[in-house]
Amino acid sequence: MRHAHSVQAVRAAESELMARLPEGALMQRAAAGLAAACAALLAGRGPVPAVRPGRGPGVYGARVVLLVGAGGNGGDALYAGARLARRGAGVAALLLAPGKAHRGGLTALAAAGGEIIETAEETATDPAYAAHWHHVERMLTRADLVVDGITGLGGRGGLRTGAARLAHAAEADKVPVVAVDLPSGIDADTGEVHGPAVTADLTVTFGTHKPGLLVDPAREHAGTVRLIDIGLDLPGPAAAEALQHADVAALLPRPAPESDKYRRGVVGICAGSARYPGAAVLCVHGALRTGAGAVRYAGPGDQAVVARFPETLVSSGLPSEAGRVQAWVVGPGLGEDEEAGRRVADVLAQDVPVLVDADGLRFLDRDRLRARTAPTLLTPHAGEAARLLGVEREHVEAARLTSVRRLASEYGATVLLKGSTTLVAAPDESMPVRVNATGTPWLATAGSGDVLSGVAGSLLAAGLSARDAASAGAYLHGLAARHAADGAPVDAQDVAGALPAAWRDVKRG
Ligand SMILES: NC(=O)C1=CN([C@@H]2O[C@H](COP(=O)(O)OP(=O)(O)OC[C@H]3O[C@@H](n4cnc5c(N)ncnc54)[C@H](O)[C@@H]3O)[C@@H](O)[C@H]2O)[C@@H](O)CC1
Ligand SMILES: Nc1ncnc2c1ncn2[C@@H]1O[C@H](COP(=O)(O)OP(=O)(O)O)[C@@H](O)[C@H]1O
Ligand SMILES: [K+]
Repeated sequence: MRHAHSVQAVRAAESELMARLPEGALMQRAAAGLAAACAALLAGRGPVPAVRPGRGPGVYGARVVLLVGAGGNGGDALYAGARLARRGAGVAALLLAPGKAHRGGLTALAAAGGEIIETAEETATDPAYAAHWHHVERMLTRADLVVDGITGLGGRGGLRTGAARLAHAAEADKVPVVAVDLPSGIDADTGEVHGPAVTADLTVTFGTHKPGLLVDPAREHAGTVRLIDIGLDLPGPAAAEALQHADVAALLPRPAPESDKYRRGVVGICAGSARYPGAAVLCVHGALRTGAGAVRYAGPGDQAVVARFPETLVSSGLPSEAGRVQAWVVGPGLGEDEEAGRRVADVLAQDVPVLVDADGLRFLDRDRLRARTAPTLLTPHAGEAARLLGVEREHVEAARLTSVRRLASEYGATVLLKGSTTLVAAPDESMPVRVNATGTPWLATAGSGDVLSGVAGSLLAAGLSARDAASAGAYLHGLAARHAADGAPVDAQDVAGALPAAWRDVKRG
């Protein structure tokens, strides 16, 4: 499991540890890890090539530029820069807040032979400094590596004009950028980005991940993330967490020798309509490939479903008349008419776990949902989430973590928010939000969400909690898309077809 903690939790753990260590020891640990990651990148062992024509791999002779802000983040960059300078790199530090730059770090860099260049933020728009800014921009475009130490945990809002200009100079020329702790300009706690922000190739983060390193849009700024252990003890619950193979393998059901189809879990599916019969087929496909003992289908797509999947138990009446199930999925392709609404209400009236997706989300009554005793799982994409919250879609996309938490709390349900990073929030706010990292943009294809609801519904029927079914389901679904795509486009049926490969992959570890 990867854990991400809030700024407040990291700060508390830092002060607790600092009280027991000699002054500056923690920053030295951070700087040592940062310098080692920079050295590996310069040696050609990083996520991006950092060897320019005419220079061999390694630290010796490399040109490194540090962007240094007002706080401890700049301190880390300066101490790491000193370490690189001692190994023969040409290191220059651009101080954006010269009066506030970390004193000890400056002394260390100067002693190691590094160059210190005052480049005060407030001179960025002063014509008297135009030549200076031009000069430092050129330095950046010629560097082998740029280290972003502008802001870390104390950063507020986006980059200011001068910092944004420097970051842009490096990025425009494809100079590798290593962010210290987090890319400056992102919001560490929410993954939101309010203004210009550094886009790094590698982020070296200390002690724990931060939610912003896992959640879009900030995540896109972080590049590859490397976690450095600096000895922090973070006792409280994480703000966010990401499952990995071993976690999912432990959650996936495995039939016991005595299992029969009922014990493995029967999932009911109420999806599809005369207009969208395909949604029914895709949802059933997802459920069958995720280990349900049996699938009962109830709805107008019964003939299409049984033609494709003869093992399905089909009926065309109301879901409550279809027979016993351990969980229901309702909504994909159901349509918007009265009949669809009647089916959703019929499913939600049953005292078993229910997953509501797509069109089903049109018919939710908050109070009735909150009154349900069996778990409810809602699986909206950003547009559907926006409608449920009464905000614009762009707002949900910009504030995914806040939005999914708000939905879970307002509807008293577990919520899986789909998209570039899939998030799962439980109504209990003390539970970390789960972030799924297995997806691929190839999943953004019609019908792949229908497959996901079948997958998660099947896991609900097998007895997983709504939170586990949603997060393990999203994990398998994303991984299946990767297996199916392998660099090329996929359709939703390919994703369903690759579920067994994803399952085996997870179980192999
Ligand atoms: N406290 C410690 O012992 C450790 C701290 N570490 C580093 O220290 C960082 C935290 O240090 P700080 O608390 O000093 O925080 P920052 O380094 O983020 O600096 C905060 C300061 O930057 C300025 N600032 C805020 N937003 C800005 C913006 N948008 N543009 C320009 N300037 C802005 C403000 O003056 C603020 O006081 C961590 O992220 C980590 O890199 C590590 O060395 C590990 C140990
Ligand atoms: N950019 C993206 N990167 C990764 N996954 C994505 C991206 N966009 C969409 N997805 C995933 O693709 C699936 C699409 O589901 P959905 O929007 O319900 O589509 P549909 O209704 O056509 O089935 C979801 O699992 C979602 O998380
Ligand atoms: K930074």
